[in-house]
Amino acid sequence: MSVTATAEPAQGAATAPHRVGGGLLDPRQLLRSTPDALRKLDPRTLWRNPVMFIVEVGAVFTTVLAVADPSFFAWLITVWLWLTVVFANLAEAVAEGRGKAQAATLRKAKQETVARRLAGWGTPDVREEPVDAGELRQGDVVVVEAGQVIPGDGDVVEGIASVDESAITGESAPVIRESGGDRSSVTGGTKVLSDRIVVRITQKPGESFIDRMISLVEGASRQKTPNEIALNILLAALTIIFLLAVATLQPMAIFAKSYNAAAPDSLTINGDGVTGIVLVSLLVALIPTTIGALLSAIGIAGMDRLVQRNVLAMSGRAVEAAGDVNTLLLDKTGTITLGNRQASEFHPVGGVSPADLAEAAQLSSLADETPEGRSVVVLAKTEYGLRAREDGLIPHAHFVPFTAETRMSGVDIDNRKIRKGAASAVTKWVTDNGGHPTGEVGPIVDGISASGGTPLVVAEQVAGEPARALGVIHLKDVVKAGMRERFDEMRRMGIRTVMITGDNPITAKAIADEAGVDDFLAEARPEDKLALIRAEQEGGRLVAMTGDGTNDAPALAQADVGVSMNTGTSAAKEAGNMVDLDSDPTKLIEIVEIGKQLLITRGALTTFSIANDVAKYFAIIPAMFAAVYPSLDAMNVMRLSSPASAITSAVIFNALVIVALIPLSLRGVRYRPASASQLLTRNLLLYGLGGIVAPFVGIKLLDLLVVQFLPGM
Ligand SMILES: Nc1ncnc2c1ncn2[C@@H]1O[C@H](COP(=O)(O)OP(=O)(O)OP(=O)(O)O)[C@@H](O)[C@H]1O
Ligand SMILES: [K+]
Ligand SMILES: [Mg+2]
Repeated sequence: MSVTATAEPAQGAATAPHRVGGGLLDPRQLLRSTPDALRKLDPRTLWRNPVMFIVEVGAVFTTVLAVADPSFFAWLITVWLWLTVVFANLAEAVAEGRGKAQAATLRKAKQETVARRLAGWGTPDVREEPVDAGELRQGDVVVVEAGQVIPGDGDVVEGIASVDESAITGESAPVIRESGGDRSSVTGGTKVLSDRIVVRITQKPGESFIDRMISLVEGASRQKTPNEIALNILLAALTIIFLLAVATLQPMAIFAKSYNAAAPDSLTINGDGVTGIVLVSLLVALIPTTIGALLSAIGIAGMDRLVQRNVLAMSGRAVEAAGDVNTLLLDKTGTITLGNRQASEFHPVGGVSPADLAEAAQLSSLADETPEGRSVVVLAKTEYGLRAREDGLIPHAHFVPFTAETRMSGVDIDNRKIRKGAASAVTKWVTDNGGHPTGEVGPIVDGISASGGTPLVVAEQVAGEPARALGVIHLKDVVKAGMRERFDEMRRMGIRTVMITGDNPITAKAIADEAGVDDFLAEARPEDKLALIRAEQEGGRLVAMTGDGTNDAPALAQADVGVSMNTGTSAAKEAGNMVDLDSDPTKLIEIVEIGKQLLITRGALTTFSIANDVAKYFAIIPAMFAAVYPSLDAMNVMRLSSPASAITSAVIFNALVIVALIPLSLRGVRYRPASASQLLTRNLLLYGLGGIVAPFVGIKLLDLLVVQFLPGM
């Protein structure tokens, strides 16, 4: 993999609106989480963390020994062994605790509301009936007006409104929700600020978005990822190896004594038999307790960092996958461009008057609830003074809605059919209905496309006559600022960006060039997106994509990382494994960075933990056995005061290093694009070498303190 990063403590992360105090490790936070940490001592919970479970078993064992044969040393070690387990639990509890405040805010949004259900929606006699929000079923249709709380999750089927979503996003600026387009989904518990919308409920009772958010930020639904399980197995294996190594020490000591009767019993301290306690201490010092203690907190903190950026990850696995993504698929409209494709001009052809084209275009758009359709109606009205007619006013009108599959929309009125849509689709419709495409259309379409605009060809057929093109509508769109820089950054991370669009290849190329993506796929239908993702995955690559439309749902489900926009349709939100509450498609870039940061943090702390244990080996063993095996004295570089002090210092250091690393595991090491070898060198230097040096310094200092302040060591 060419993608990498430098590892360094991160700077202050973006603070989320809900967060109380962005402080990294407030001592009060430790105190507040202590009860949870103590609850986690329950072996039924702790066994899931094999390394810490062994430490707990060891602590129980030394407690029994200390009770049976009390000594200051025995109790000192016992207390610090218990503290080791508590500190590990504390790391996890603090990580979990950070979501609690947000969960409390969300619960407040979950107030009971009365819904205004519309019985018989879609029929001439619609009746409004009040029901409890809790009684709403999937498919129910409700009306919500300014000042009212939306009673459940759903899609807007009629109208447009500004909505206050601060309850879930923490963002106070109102957002627009409208029917038809890709901004149609609304969340129960948010509030309509202006106008009136009709919403079709999509949520199952008791499974609201807010409910899912609560369990997510509380970590209630967190499952270990396959990577975490694998690492846990590795740590457990290391633990067993050390367990066996330590168990053989005692026979060795006896063996040595039988040869050298003068040797003092190394495992006796101040005349007390403390063999058991020494062996447990040694074991705990040598097994990978640091990473064992912090592993879970690192995972939770990764999810939490996403929440802080208003991204809800439905699985930890998705967060990890984000760190390894190779290909990024981005929609054109609304992701790379501002997405407000507005009709800006009518270009008539074949002697049709501009007003006639505008009239036909407007007629075909009266029931077109997409933003594009509405903008056509508006343009016809402002430029040609055409009245926007209610569809009820046109008798016998049969509207053909837009679909991504047909790439057309239109209307049939009596003996007249009007269609508008992608040039290729409408041209085909014209030929299929006996017409001949005119040579005038092509250059106009290409001209609009080359400028990055979307051309919509308008055509009509009057019964008995061949179909003919009337002209072209120019839909304008603008590439968002700063896109090129972001894609350059992705390239440095080794990620290929591919833009996907339903638009024609010329428009696609114009926008792709302007935005600076690596590749593009034009005239893509939903199944083409899916096929593209499958092809990438078959090549062994991990694919991330953002999407908002219902037609994106299959692709979102297939992608390794599928980020759906909170504004998008409910189907899209169901299909993906992440939801971006800010509906900012470029957020994917941050998501990838957070994923990488998670993987790097875990790698760095695993390196540190194992290096640490190796160093402890050299610190303790010579001190303990110097008397039995005088030859070991050459290795006794640390010159610790006494075996008792060496062991005590090692156990205390081992426990304190966990607390010291809680802040780093919560905020993660900083991610910065860099080459693979740079990253490896840096990480080995910082966390490998650091991990070796730290125990020598730490244990030596503790040894001096122990001898100074604790009597008889
Ligand atoms: N309301 C509409 N009526 C008729 N044709 C439309 C309408 N909206 C879009 N089209 C045509 O259908 C094509 C596909 O649009 P669609 O919205 O499916 O694209 P997409 O897959 O969402 O990709 P993107 O929107 O990112 O370009 C457009 O390029 C346009 O030519
Ligand atoms: K250890
Ligand atoms: Mg679209």
